[in-house]
Amino acid sequence: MSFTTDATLFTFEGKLIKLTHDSTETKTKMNVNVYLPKQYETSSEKTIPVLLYLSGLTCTPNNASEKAFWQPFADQYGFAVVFPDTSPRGAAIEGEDESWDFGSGAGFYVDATVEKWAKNYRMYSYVHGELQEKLQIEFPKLDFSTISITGHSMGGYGALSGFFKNPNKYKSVSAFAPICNPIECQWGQKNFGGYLGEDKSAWAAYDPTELISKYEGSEIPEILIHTGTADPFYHRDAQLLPENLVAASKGTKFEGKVSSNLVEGYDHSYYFISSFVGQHAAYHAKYLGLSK
Ligand SMILES: N[C@@H](CCC(=O)N[C@@H](CS)C(=O)NCC(=O)O)C(=O)O
Repeated sequence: MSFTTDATLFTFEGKLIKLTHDSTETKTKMNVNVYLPKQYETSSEKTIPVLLYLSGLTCTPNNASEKAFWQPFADQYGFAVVFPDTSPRGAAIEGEDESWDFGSGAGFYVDATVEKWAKNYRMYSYVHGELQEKLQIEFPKLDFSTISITGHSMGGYGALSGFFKNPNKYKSVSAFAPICNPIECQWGQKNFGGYLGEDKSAWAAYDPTELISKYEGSEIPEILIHTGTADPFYHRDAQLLPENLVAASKGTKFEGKVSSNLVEGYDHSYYFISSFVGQHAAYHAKYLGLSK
C-alpha cells in the first residue's frame, strides 16, 4: 500500500481524505488531501475528472481544504480535487526551516539543481508525475488523464508553469493571485536562486511569462486569473506582475486568451480565493467535459 489514510472527513456531500505516503522524488513522507465528490461512491472505473490545486507559501494541504470551499462546486460538477503539500517536510537540510518564503512550505514547484536541495526538493516532478501516478492506482475511479490545474500565489505560478511545461496534459489552467513573472520579483529571485543557482536560463524554464511563447501544445484553453487590488503582494511589493504575462501573450497562441481580472478591494487571503472559486470551478468544469 503506498498511502496511509490519516483521516476521512465528511464535508459537504463528499469526503475529504487526508493521506501520507513515502515519496521517491522527495525521499520524505509527503502529505496530500483528496476531495472525493458525491459522485465518487456510485461512479464506475476511471470516470471522475481531477482538479489539481497548488497552494501558496507557508501552506500545507489543509489550508485550501478548509477554506477555499471547492467542495460544493466539485459536487455540483463531479470532479475530485487534489491538494498536495508545498514542499518536503523534515528533510533535515540546514536552513530548511529558517524562513517562511524558502525551504519548508516553499518548494516553488521546481526540481532543485543546487546540490544541497537537489536530493529532496523535487516538487515539479512530484506534483506533475509521481503523485498523480500513485493516486491513480490508489483511487482507480479517478481519471488522471482528464485533469486541470489551478493554484494560489506560489501555487498559481506552479499551475501556470506546469501547464506550459506539459503541453496537452492539463485541459485548463487558472490561478488566484499568481506570481506570473518570478524572474522579475523578489520571491522568484530568492527561490530560483536558492534551488536552481545563478544560471538565469534555468530560471526561464519555469517562468510562466517566459514559457507562454514557447508552448507547444495544440490545445489552447482560455487562461483564467483573478488578482485583488488590495493584495499587498500585488500593489505594494510587485510580486505578482499579471500585466507581464498578458503582455508576453501578445503574438503567441494565447493572445486574447489570458483573462486576467483585477478585482477591486480583494486581498491575498482565502476570503479572496473562496469568493472566486465558483467562477474557476465553472471554467474548469467546461474543459473537463462536465458542463457546456
Ligand atoms: N508571511 C505571511 C504571508 C504568507 C501568505 O500570505 N501565504 C499565503 C500564500 S502566498 C497563504 O495561503 N497563507 C496561508 C493561509 O492564508 O491560510 C504568513 O505567513 O501568513
